[in-house]
Amino acid sequence: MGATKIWSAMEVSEGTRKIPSSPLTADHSLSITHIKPKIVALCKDLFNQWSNLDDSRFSIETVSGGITNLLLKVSVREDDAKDENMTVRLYGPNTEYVINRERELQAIQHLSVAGFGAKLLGVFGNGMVQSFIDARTLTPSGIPTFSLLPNLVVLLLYANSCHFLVTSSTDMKNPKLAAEIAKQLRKFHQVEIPGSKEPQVWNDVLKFFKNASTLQFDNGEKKIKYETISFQEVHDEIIELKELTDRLNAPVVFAHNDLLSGNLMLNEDKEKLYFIDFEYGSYNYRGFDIGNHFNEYAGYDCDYSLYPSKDEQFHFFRHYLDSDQPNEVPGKDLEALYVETNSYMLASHLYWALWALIQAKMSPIDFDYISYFFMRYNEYKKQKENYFCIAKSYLSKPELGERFI
Ligand SMILES: Nc1ncnc2c1ncn2[C@@H]1O[C@H](COP(=O)(O)OP(=O)(O)OP(=O)(O)O)[C@@H](O)[C@H]1O
Repeated sequence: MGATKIWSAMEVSEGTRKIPSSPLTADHSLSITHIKPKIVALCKDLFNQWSNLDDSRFSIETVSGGITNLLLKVSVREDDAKDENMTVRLYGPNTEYVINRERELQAIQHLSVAGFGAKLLGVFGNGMVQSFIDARTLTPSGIPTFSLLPNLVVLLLYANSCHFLVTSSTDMKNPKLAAEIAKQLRKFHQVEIPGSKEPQVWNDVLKFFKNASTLQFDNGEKKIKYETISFQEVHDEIIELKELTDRLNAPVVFAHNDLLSGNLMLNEDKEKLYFIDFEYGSYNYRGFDIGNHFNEYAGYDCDYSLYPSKDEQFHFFRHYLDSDQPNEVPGKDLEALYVETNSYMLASHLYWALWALIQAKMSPIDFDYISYFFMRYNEYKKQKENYFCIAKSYLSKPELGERFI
């Protein structure tokens, strides 16, 4: 799929603001020195006001190599000597196998108008330009973050403050942050994105399954590990879980689908939490988004012992369901959301496990994606019995009546 095709086929706008577009591309694999002239040319093509600016007014640094993309920070010194900062995102090669760029762009435009994420400034052949968010990225649970604190003042403020943003850490499990994430997630779920409202998780899982189960590997070690996977077993698991979750009749919302700590940013001064990176956003089951977020408590080391306890989950649910009166949320609503979230949490393991197999073949990034498949799939198998049991017992309650038949 050529990204250029997407941009030329779509009229890109944010509210009433038309977004500039350029057919130019920049090669993701170039060094920062070699990529700079391409990025400068791109910015000049996109933004007329800079077309005659000397190249020396542009400075470029890498923000993140990301697992998926290359993200650059571009600063432009305009005549008034004030820097204009933005990010340039270059899509990683082959990411179209797991990301629907058209869907992403459609979502960004509407989410940005609703106040979520960075502003969309421009689109080009293989990426996009967005506003630079001046904030810190949250960290997964369990990472001691005191070393990340800019100074001791934050700590002292923490002792006296009841503001959620002045916290001892950027740990997303921190109760004040968890409450704010829950509140913002509810608002995110209320944004209307035009187009099909069909929940995507099973479409995506089955599409990933089809691709993941027919891969060919030349590399010895990858091939050996890949051939130990029983795709019949994986398929049976998908069908069994789909049948169970279908019975929950879970609400469908526009979901972020990848709410890990790296996609949450916090500006303490402005007391603002940002959700970023809508690459995987789609209409989906509400419980999938929440369960997927809880899985991310495990962090980059996949330490699933950090998965939130029932009390921690209830704290999150209270703020999700009613951020004004979290303590008034009825127990039955908490129980229902607990069942929904933890059933779809299992689906999140299957989704990312299969995603990883496709990445193992398609991604140029040197990461052991096959081991990641096993980590997610084994965790699925470990948790399955318990949460199937909880869901089945919940579904068998007579007071639920017709709804769950
Ligand atoms: N608009 C922005 N302004 C400032 N920093 C940003 C912005 N967007 C992303 N970042 C920073 O870059 C990091 C990576 O961004 P992002 O998750 O969007 O990239 P990615 O390539 O999709 O990464 P991954 O595939 O690992 O999720 C974020 O964790 C955040 O720290």
